[in-house]
Amino acid sequence: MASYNVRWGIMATGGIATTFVRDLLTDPKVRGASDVSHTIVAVASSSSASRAEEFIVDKAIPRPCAAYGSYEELVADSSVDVIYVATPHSHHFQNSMLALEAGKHVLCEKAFTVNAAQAKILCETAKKKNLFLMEAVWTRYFPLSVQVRDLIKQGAIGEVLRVIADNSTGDDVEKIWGTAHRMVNKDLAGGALLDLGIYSLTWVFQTLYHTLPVTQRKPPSAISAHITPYHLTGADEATTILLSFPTTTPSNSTHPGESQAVAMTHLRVATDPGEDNSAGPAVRIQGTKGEIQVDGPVWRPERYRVISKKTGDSEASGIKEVHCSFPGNGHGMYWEADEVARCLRDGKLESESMPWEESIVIMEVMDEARRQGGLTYPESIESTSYPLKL
Ligand SMILES: NC(=O)C1=CN([C@@H]2O[C@H](COP(=O)(O)OP(=O)(O)OC[C@H]3O[C@@H](n4cnc5c(N)ncnc54)[C@H](OP(=O)(O)O)[C@@H]3O)[C@@H](O)[C@H]2O)C=CC1
Ligand SMILES: O=C1OC[C@@H](O)[C@H](O)[C@H]1O
Repeated sequence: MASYNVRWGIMATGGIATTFVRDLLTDPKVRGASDVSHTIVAVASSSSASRAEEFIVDKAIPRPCAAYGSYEELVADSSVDVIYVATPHSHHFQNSMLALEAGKHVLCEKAFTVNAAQAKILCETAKKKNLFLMEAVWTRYFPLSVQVRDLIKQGAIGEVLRVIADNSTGDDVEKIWGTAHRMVNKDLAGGALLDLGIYSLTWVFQTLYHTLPVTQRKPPSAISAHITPYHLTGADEATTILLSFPTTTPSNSTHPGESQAVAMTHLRVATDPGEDNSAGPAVRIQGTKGEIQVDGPVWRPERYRVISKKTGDSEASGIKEVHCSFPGNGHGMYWEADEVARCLRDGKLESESMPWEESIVIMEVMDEARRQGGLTYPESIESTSYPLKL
């Protein structure tokens, strides 16, 4: 049977666009996907058409592939099915709206938008226009993430009562990021939370929230956050969020009916200051019957352990370690691209693994963390007006 082919338009030519395109160009068969395939039909750069052309040549994208010097031209191309939005956070709302209004499906990089209000408008627009829309939280589509979620759903570690997730890089911040880079630049909605903390929240949500049936998922009942601003720009260099989730504990249970989580991110200290997880796991998912530990980095983990609780004096606790590979030497972004293809093939507007509602709840958590920590961005990039020239 012929595979379902998706025709991609790439919006922006920066770092992640490069990584995504490499994965799109990897033969799907190496990862055992014979039902879908990908073609890159157009690339746009907001700088110039020659920059887009240079990107096509440099990444060896097969011809024909159009090179555009504006995002407007890209979304007007009738040969494009879906736009991959690979611009800074500040621009996600305007760029995704541009694509949706032009009738294109959208895969938009994380963090979805600057705030939840913008995310809601994107989802409403996609629904109204009958278009697919997804936040590109690629980690959710790794076989490792799917396995961990399945283990939790099967009850392998009992009821999950606490999750601790850290995504911290330990950078020499002034030297590496300065003031202009998108990591710390408030004009580009920079900062640790939106760029890196989103992964800590991803692990909290995909283990404590997403593993429940849709009708039983409840947003956190309490959020407490602390933010440390970067002295040169005011963007956050460190954010820690404590969350409480109501659980669906059966009435005969002795448990409190609440699960707790800690989501952390820091630019100056590292999850793993040494090598090979010398500091221990980046994610601990703690249940009544044991624990799952995921080694970092949390955005691209390769290894996890399932540790069953020691029940008696004579019994040893069981530890099972699992390694997950990236076929074809890929980065791992192809799994989310395959998901987009399958959703388009099946006429779905959203992905079950990263539903709109969950993206919005996570944005609401980040809004609340920023409110408590006093972190605001310039009015224009927090705005829900469209179109707006940024
Ligand atoms: N999933 C993942 O693993 C990763 C995701 N990301 C996410 O991808 C997005 C982009 O990050 P990354 O690729 O590292 O960023 P880069 O700075 O490398 O690239 C961003 C690109 O966006 C375009 N752009 C449009 N307007 C602006 C503007 N005002 N300022 C700067 N760039 C602009 C530019 O492309 P052009 O000139 O061609 O239009 C630029 O090259 C972010 O949302 C980030 O969080 C980033 C890294 C990893
Ligand atoms: O999404 C990301 O994952 C990898 C990090 O290096 C990067 O800063 C971030 O944007």
